[in-house]
Amino acid sequence: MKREDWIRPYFSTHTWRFALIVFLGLLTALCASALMFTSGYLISKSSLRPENILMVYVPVVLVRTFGISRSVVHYVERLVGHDTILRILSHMRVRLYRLLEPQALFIRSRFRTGDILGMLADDIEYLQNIFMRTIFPSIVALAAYAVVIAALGWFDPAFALLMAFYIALLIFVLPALSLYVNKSRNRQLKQKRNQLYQKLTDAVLGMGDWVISGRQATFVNDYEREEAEVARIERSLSNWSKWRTFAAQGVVGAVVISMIYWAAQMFAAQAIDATLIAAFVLVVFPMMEAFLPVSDAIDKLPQYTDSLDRMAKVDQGGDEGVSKNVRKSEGAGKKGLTFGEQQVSDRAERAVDDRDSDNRKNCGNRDNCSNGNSHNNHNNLSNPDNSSLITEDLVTEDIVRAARQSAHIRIEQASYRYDQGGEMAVEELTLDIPHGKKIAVIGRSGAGKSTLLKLIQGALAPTSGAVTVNGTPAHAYAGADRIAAVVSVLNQSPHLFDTSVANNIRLGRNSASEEEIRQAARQARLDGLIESLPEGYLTPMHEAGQRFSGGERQRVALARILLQQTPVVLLDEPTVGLDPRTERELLATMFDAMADKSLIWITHHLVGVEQMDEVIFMEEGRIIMRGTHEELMKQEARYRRLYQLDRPLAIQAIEAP
Ligand SMILES: Nc1ncnc2c1ncn2[C@@H]1O[C@H](COP(=O)(O)OP(=O)(O)OP(=O)(O)O)[C@@H](O)[C@H]1O
Repeated sequence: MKREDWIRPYFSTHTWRFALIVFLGLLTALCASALMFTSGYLISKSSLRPENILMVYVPVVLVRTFGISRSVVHYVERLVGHDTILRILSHMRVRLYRLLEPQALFIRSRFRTGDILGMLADDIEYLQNIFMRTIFPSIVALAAYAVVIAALGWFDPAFALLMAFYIALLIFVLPALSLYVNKSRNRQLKQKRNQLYQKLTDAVLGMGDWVISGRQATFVNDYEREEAEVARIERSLSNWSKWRTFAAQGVVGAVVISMIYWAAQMFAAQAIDATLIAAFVLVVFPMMEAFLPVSDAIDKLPQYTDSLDRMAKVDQGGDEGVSKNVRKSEGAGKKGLTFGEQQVSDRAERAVDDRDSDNRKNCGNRDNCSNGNSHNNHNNLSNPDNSSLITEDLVTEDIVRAARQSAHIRIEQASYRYDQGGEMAVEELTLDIPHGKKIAVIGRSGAGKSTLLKLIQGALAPTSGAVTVNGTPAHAYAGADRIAAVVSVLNQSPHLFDTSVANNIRLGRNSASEEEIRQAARQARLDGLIESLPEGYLTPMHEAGQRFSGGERQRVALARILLQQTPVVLLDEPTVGLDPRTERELLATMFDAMADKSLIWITHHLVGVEQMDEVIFMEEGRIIMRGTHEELMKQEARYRRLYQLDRPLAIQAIEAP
């Protein structure tokens, strides 16, 4: 996506509103000028003896009319402006969320928390300012420029030229100079602020470790030094802004003096009445108000560019999704849905709107994306667009319905590399996982286990080879946003949301009845604990979350998954950090509750692998040992050793003859 795509589409979707805002802005400036003009005339006329009362009475009425209309028009302009901008802003936030959400699996490796906070807080705000502080004021200033010069030209073309020169200083020369002087400072300021966000979030996430290492002071000093640097840039910008204001006011002074001189000359030449001298001079002030903000508006351009660049990086690829998204501008949020419903609704909308761009994004940073369909399961497409178009159409309702009943996963010669030209994270992997089969995947850190899970989940498309569910590529399910119907994941630290225990379980299936939630909790052997809580299933999680142990939290997540009713469950080291007894109990519950499902279980421990149909051992992206537990115990000395090492001493002692 190009950076302009965060701005340009809104021009076509809000053309009339934008035109209305500019028109009202210009009308406000004209009403203010007319107010000053009639006031100047009225004051002068009242000081002389008017020929008749109407000569004063009419200007009095006009002063009131312009005074009131200026305020009313200005108010309406603000109203329409803010309404439009808030609509755009809300759409931008939803859009950013939708771009980030499909990348949730990679979010930690691709973005820093500070970057995401910066994008959500600062960047979107800057984009909002592009319209409010830069585009609208600049267009109004240009329109006012044309009106002023045309009006003065009607009286005196030579003087109109002089005024054109003065105003050009304000709306062209000073902004250009300011942009030139401040360009690097503004950019630096934005980047330093982003760095501060990153540093702060990093420090907050690692606060415990800072304290343990006794180096809080180092961090605080470091942070304060960078903060002082930001303050220094802000000061230099503010100093420049003072000088610029001084210069601009100097130009305004020159305009006023020129206007007095010209009006006096016009009066001397009897071209205008004496009462119009003050009128012409006073009109300068409101008109200048339309021209003065331009410098400040243009000054901010480097900050916008930086924000646009960062937002554009979120979604490289998939540019046509943008205009589609914008057309749905008032999409999310207005339906007043509950938490769960909103998520489901968002997913459904996104499934329709964003799948092109999401698919393309999944493929975007790869050297090529593998694609398969029922005719050609090993088709490597170097063109990601083709990939998304073909895969998207593959996943029909019938296919998903069939996969929910029975999912046969086939991994055929699948390889994947994250970076072009880099090492393969998994290489020529072949696995057959018919419905109900249970596999344990073991291997050292970096062996490629998580990559394998991401391939099965369809979050990654293989660089070569194929990963299919019932013959359809897994990433096609993910691209069509239907993978959650087939595959669920239980990882090391599932997040418990700050809502009731029941809602946390309900996350598995929004439409689940209370009885189904209870049933899932029973299967996860959690019912006794929940019923002992003060408000049972309605107990808020922020309280219960603290009360729940690691094993119990995993059981909540297990209940969620049971509710999700997927035929395939990926277990990504769900027992890490639990004591051996809790680990065994949790594994027993899991295997019992998921007896009819396919399980792909990543584990560093060999405890419980006896219950698996196949154990595979990965190293450097390849499978180096595979078989049932019994086979490996018989044939592989290394496996035997690892198994013995991994068994708690107490169990070994009991088993010893
Ligand atoms: N997002 C990424 N970008 C680039 N390389 C990656 C990324 N994720 C993983 N890798 C690399 O791919 C290889 C396999 O990583 P993977 O996470 O699949 O291993 P793993 O066996 O799951 O490790 P662990 O047990 O530590 O989670 C590693 O060399 C890793 O550095």
